[in-house]
Amino acid sequence: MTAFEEFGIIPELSEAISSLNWTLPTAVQSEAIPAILGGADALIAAETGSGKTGAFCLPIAQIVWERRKSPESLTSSDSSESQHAHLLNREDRDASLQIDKSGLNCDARVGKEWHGARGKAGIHGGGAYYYEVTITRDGLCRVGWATMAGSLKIGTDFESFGYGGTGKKSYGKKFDDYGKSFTTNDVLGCFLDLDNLKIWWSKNGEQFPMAYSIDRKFKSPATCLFPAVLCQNSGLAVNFGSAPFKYPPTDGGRTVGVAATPAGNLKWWSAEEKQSVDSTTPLCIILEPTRELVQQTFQNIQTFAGVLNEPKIRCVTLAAGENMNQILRTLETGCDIIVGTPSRIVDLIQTGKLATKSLQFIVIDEVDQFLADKNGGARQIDTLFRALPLVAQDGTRRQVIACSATLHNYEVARFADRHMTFPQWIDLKGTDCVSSDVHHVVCHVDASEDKQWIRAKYAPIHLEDDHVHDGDQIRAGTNDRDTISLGTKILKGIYVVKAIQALHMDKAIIFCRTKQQCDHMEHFLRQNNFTAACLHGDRSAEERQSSLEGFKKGEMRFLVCTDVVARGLDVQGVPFVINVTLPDDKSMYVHRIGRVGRAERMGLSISLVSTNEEKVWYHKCRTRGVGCQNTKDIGKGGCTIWFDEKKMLGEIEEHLGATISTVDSDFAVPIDEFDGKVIYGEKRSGGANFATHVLSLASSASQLADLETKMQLEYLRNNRHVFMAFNAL
Ligand SMILES: Nc1ncnc2c1ncn2[C@@H]1O[C@H](COP(=O)(O)OP(=O)(O)OP(=O)(O)O)[C@@H](O)[C@H]1O
Repeated sequence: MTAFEEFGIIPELSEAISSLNWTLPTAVQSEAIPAILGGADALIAAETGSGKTGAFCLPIAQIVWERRKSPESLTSSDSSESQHAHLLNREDRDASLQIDKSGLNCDARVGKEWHGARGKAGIHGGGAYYYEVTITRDGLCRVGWATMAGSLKIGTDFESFGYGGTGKKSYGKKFDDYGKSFTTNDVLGCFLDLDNLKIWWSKNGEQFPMAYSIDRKFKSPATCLFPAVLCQNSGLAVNFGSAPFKYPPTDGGRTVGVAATPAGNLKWWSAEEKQSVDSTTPLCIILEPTRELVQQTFQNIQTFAGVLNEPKIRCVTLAAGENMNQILRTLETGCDIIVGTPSRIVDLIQTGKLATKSLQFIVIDEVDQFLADKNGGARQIDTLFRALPLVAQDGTRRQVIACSATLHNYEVARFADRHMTFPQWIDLKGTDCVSSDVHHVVCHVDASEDKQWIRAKYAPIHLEDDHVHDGDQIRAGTNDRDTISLGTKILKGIYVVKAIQALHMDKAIIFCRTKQQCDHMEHFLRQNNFTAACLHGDRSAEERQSSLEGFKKGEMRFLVCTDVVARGLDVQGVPFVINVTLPDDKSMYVHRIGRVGRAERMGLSISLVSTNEEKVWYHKCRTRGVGCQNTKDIGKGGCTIWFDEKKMLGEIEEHLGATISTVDSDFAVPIDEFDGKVIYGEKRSGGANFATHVLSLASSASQLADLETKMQLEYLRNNRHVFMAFNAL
């Protein structure tokens, strides 16, 4: 058994796991995999590089395969097919309620505690429905209906309705006398009439009057009712119509219900709905913020899904820049998992080209980024959730999984409230934090002190500035604000090259503030005879892909980019990150520096922080900077601000609850201050370190052994008379 199997992963996936050289699940995987397999909505917060992608890709590949494999989700005209949805849902129950293999018998042995479960199939639209419950073991119990948002303790909120053994009906925590009490072997009938909006019950065939007149909202798929049972030290057997009912419901001689089967049983789905159940529409959508992450996650899920056969799992990517005709052809032939960006997915759903009726999972990776984007991202997520069913065609509840290294904010909590059902927090460290495999330092850049930039400005090779000072009077040698701001930009270029040389960087990701600065930095690095590629939103899809591949293969030493790749990007063994400027958003700092220190390899991030304010672009114009030359301050209708980087550093430190170490411009990083000898880009502590460790502890260990011997001898000496007396007996 592999370590992953202990967490519920099927042996069929072992081959794929070994191909990645994963021997043990990471901490977040150990928690998230069983939760997702168990059917929970999950909020996964764990540090960068901790394996969150695998934490959702592995269980999703498995569940999608299992569901496609099981007859439940296959298209069939056989009416018995729908019966599979008519079981109690093991994934939607209190932990101590046992549900047997048939999915129709349940039992709770714990006294004084209620344990409930919902059925797998929710009912919406119209028609009248009936199911039966036989009491198999006496104790306390309640039977009835509940929405997905309702409590499993039915009758204790406004989303569920119950009828209990003591002869009481319950709704909204109000318990009123109703019908008769019941006990072992009694058979209860549970009625729901969506045409006339009423609920009532029967005992051993005797129907009681209407118990509740219900709201119209229960007709809607989003708020529909599921059969629900609740036990306290009791046992129940449910019959959702797969066996003949003991007391087939009649209404003046007619079978109650819109779709009675020849056997007199009731079906759950209307004919129209049943026809549209199929195996060609996706079961899972995974949302990623960028094309690069779409590709990366797609490869991850393909690695797992690719080893599963009969049926084969079909995965598709949906992001801007892809061939639409080809995508549409693939969607027509059928797919199981879609990995894409929200804009493309929303577009296809709204134009009716992507059907969502079978959807059972939504994963939102980097969810906080979408929610923070008030213009596009948050709106798209809302639109998407409005378009997606709460309950899939086969009655399975939609499962929502959201993750990020920076999940702790109000928007995420609000999102969870609105779109998730009792989400389980998989939160290993509590707040946004930096992996212990990432060392991060700051180098202060003071252009009023370090005047090297003046010579550089007039030399043929220097970092081209962003032209915000083109209209300003620059007087080299003075310390006026505009001059020092310009000097900072040039000096930072000098420091980047110094850092590369001092730390012998053969590979690094370099973050700049704007696309224009990235272009300038790429050019500057090339002028210094370094290989460099650039990745930002203005580069074409092909160019971005080739830059990333070139960097991954080691053909390019440096990848210069904007925050477009600050999140999620996983390139193995990158040792260094350089922040030419700090990001505007403090959580982005965590993501940027998290591009190193991944998969147990050590990494170092260096941030160049100006001690003086720097004038920078801040485009609020309609073109978002394209062709913009308005260098006036934003307060005067322009597109620039004065960026106080020292203040930003303070905010980041406060956010992380730590002071970030400082290095001088010689970039002599105080490695000993961290944890001794590390090689950035390599795994922490190799054999050599263990050897040193053993040697340094050897003398203490030997002293301890001597003390132990002395103590034992002393004990024997002191207790000699006791031992002698004992031997004499
Ligand atoms: N169980 C494991 N054993 C060894 N390596 C693993 C394991 N799980 C994941 N990894 C590796 O760790 C690296 C980081 O994983 P992943 O990209 O999922 O991190 P993440 O938590 O999503 O990070 P981020 O927050 O930056 O997106 C990847 O290279 C991945 O292959």
